[in-house]
Amino acid sequence: MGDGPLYLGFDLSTQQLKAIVVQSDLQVVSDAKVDFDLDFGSKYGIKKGVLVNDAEGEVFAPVALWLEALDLVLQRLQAKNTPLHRVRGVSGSCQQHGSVYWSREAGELLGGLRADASLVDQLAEGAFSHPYAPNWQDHSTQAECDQFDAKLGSAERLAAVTGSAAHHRFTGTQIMRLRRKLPDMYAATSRISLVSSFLASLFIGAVAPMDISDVCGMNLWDIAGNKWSEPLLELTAGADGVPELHRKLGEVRQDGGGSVGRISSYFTARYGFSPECEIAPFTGDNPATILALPLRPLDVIVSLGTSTTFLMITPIYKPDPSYHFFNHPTTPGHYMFMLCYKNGGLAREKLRDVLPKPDGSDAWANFNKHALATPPLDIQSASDKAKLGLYFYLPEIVPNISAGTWRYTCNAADGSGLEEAKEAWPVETDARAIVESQALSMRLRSQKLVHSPGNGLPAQPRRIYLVGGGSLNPAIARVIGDVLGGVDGVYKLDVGGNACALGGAYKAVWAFERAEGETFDELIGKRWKEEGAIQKVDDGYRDGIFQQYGNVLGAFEEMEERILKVAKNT
Ligand SMILES: Nc1ncnc2c1ncn2[C@@H]1O[C@H](COP(=O)(O)OP(=O)(O)O)[C@@H](O)[C@H]1O
Ligand SMILES: O=C(CO)[C@@H](O)[C@H](O)COP(=O)(O)O
Repeated sequence: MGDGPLYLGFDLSTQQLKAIVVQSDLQVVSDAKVDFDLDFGSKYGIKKGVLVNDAEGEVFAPVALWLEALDLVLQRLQAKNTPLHRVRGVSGSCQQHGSVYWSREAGELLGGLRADASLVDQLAEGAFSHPYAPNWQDHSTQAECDQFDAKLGSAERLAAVTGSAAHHRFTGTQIMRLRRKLPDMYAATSRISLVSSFLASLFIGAVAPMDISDVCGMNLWDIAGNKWSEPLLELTAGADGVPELHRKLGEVRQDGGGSVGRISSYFTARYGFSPECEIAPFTGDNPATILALPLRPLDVIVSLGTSTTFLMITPIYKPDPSYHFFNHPTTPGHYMFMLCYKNGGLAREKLRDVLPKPDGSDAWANFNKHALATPPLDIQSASDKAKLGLYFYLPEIVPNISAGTWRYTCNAADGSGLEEAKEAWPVETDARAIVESQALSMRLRSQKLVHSPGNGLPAQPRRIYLVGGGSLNPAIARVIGDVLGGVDGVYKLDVGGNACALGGAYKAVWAFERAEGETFDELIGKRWKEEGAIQKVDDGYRDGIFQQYGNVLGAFEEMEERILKVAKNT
């Protein structure tokens, strides 16, 4: 190993805290992770990283758990002899929308951290006005969402201003509800951080500003106006509460690069970081994912983590209530388009676990066997109807449908004759149908953003990159390629499960090594080598099969609309 500067990227997601260290040439030199359930499950009583209060639809994570996880992941990096003294810059990515509530003592406690005691021992008791951070899976805020959608006139208008219609998990609705439910806690809060600015705060020993991309996950930031939306702050905090809420949120950092501060002496003394090491703004896990490789327009990332997300970049701001627009995390004037599904990895796992357990060590073997053995839409012969399903074990985001499972059939040629299936089909068929259903939803909602890649081909993505835990699964890759196409193929990142941490590390490289005016894409584009970074896992577009799915896209939309009428989240 040489002696050049290193860059450390974090990913504080739902179920894990991951860390990855890269060199200036982007080569990975070390990584480590903490798995919340495995490492701290019994201590905090969490499952899949979170606690739930079903009666109110609340989902939340203990902030103390994250403090412990940060010390542990750094110990694990040390145990691997990672030369932390060479780390010049740190950045990272964190689950979006979650909020952390700092007490009035927070500034002093953060600034005075001693190296002879842990973060949890020094901060958990006194630094927070609320011990929990609402999680993105929370669905307790329908009443607040209705008011957000109404405030500017319509959901369309709210999406035009903030990039998204009102969503349960978006931080504005969460703050509004907590202010009503826990007024004393709200009054005792000096600052509110997103999970990304919370983690950056620990590193600089002071409350860090929010990031220009992650702030778009709040329903409070006026994207075109580049400022907090006064009417939405007023809705959240009441007419008299706007200045107070403004103070709690702080100013938003405009530059995705550069430094928000030097590393706190806690980390230099305890882990051997250099006192010269600087912290770049941390961002959301989805914005960081688009930084894990040089992404071009028409390229798509499908992130198969706990949530499933579909990401594209575009210079054109075209918001709509059914999806999200965020500021690009590094490039002003560019945007990230996102679809987010709650019923991603955990829903697929539920279905997998209904199937008989496979003999070998691959828990997904049976699921994959059936997903691949079932033909598209389970059309075995010309007279067969196409099978479509929705598998929502949790209330879904898009469409806003409550938990439930629905199975429909329609004519394969044109989607006509849509009706509820007369009887449930075998669970083996569900293995393919759930992945098809997730991919059909992405195809339906992204069709306006793609165009023909040329040669008379139908509109579709150019490349599809798979990241997140599920990117390891070849059957899922195949079905995604069948439904979404991808004329240049489907690829997985070699560090598939670590993509957002890697995006965080690349962000730190750019933040501290950029020349005057050099964009992220210019810098990373020069250093990134495709070989060793990605692997082609499927051909993507298949003439005929792609059209088969196109034939039923209208029926899929109609199925969602019918179900929405009877099972809308309330
Ligand atoms: N071989 C596999 N096939 C399908 N899904 C997988 C596979 N391995 C892991 N997963 C899924 O990946 C999910 C975790 O993804 P990851 O990106 O690590 O999570 P996080 O959302 O915490 O960032 C798990 O819920 C699991 O269902
Ligand atoms: O809510 C969203 C995006 O809007 C989620 O994508 C979260 O950002 C959590 O992601 P993972 O834990 O699945 O990585």
